[in-house]
Amino acid sequence: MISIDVSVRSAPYKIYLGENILPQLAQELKKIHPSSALIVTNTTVGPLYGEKVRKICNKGVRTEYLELPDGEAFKNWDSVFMVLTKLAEMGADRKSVVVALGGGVVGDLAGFAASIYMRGIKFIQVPTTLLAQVDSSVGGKTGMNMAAGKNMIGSFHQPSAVIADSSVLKTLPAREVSAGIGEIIKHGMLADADYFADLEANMESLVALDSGKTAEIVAGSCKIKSAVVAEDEKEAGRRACLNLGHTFGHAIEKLTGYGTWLHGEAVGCGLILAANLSQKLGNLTKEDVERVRKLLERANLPVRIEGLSVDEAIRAMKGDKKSTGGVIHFVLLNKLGESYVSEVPEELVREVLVEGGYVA
Ligand SMILES: NC(=O)c1ccc[n+]([C@@H]2O[C@H](COP(=O)([O-])OP(=O)(O)OC[C@H]3O[C@@H](n4cnc5c(N)ncnc54)[C@H](O)[C@@H]3O)[C@@H](O)[C@H]2O)c1
Ligand SMILES: O=C(O)C(=O)C[C@@H](O)[C@H](O)[C@H](O)COP(=O)(O)O
Ligand SMILES: [Zn+2]
Repeated sequence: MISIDVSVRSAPYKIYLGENILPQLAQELKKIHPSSALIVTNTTVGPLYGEKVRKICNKGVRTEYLELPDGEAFKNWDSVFMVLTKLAEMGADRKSVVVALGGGVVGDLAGFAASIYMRGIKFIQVPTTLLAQVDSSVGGKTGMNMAAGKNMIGSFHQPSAVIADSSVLKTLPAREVSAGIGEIIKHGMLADADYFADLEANMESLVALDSGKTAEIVAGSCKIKSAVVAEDEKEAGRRACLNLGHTFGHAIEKLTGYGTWLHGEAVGCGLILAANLSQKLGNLTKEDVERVRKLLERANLPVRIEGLSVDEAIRAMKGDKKSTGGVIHFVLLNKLGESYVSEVPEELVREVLVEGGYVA
């Protein structure tokens, strides 16, 4: 097992990575010494790993269990309220802890509920998708969707620990593995050209989840994200770069209906659009854009979306959290491994969308 420090000022914590490390949860609970625990999972992950995690928790603390409906379409207030209701019914108090067992949807929902129950109780992330292990479980962004847009309601609430057991990835469908790779490629593009090149050298091993290389890559992504979050916990500046590809991606998720495109797929498509935009601005070379496209394709991620309306996409992107006064801000690249945030003339955005398959 290895550990990575997330040195946020509010409350530093560790990410634990390794195979068969779920028992580490017992150690983390011992440190917190909670009055009770609630495991929040969903109807897919619960039957696979719920009992195992419950046994680990139950040894040290009275533990209750809740399964939410599965899917991005359920990342909403009803699910958050189910968690809050369960906490109240089990008599959870300020010393109780929430254990989020699942992918990014469960992590975001359970973390958000923990952040508002009695004005905030502790939570531990036990991420079970590749995407959650490299991205969503780290950094303390929690929340839920609205019809108006992705993650429109939420909070910053750091977990007390992240326990990412690679053995649970064995049951993950291939499409979900690819979605996770979308965020991994994002990390290379925004912060680390060497990491990007390492992905180019090892993409097939990653797609197959070959153990040694995958562990190295997961740790690499966690380090990149942790460093950015430690520098800017609440997205006052630098952290916005972790949103590379998301201005486009969140619009795709919203316009196609939550869950139709997986988050990581929409981000992958957003990465190529962001790369094209960066090329139009004279920063990225054509060759670099091709490197991004090839890497996404090797990860079995879609690089085009046909038929969405340019006007609707622009409208959706104006509702992005990085927009101010109706002006959209994009994360762009100076070069591979170096990102910045800027407004962009709308005409250029429209051009990129049309070239990417949108309808004018
Ligand atoms: N908070 C953040 O910083 C952050 C970062 C990235 C993404 N997100 C959010 O995360 C969500 C996407 O997360 P995701 O890709 O993990 O999707 P997800 O949580 O929907 O999980 C994907 C699917 O895999 C299933 N699953 C999970 N673990 C499994 C396992 N081990 N074996 C078999 N099936 C398993 C789930 O039940 C689900 O059907 C989006 O809502 C996105 O907005 C948040
Ligand atoms: O941690 C961050 O910061 C990110 O932007 C990571 C993203 O991968 C993630 O999808 C995040 O939830 C997007 O945040 P949002 O503020 O754009 O909703
Ligand atoms: Zn994301």
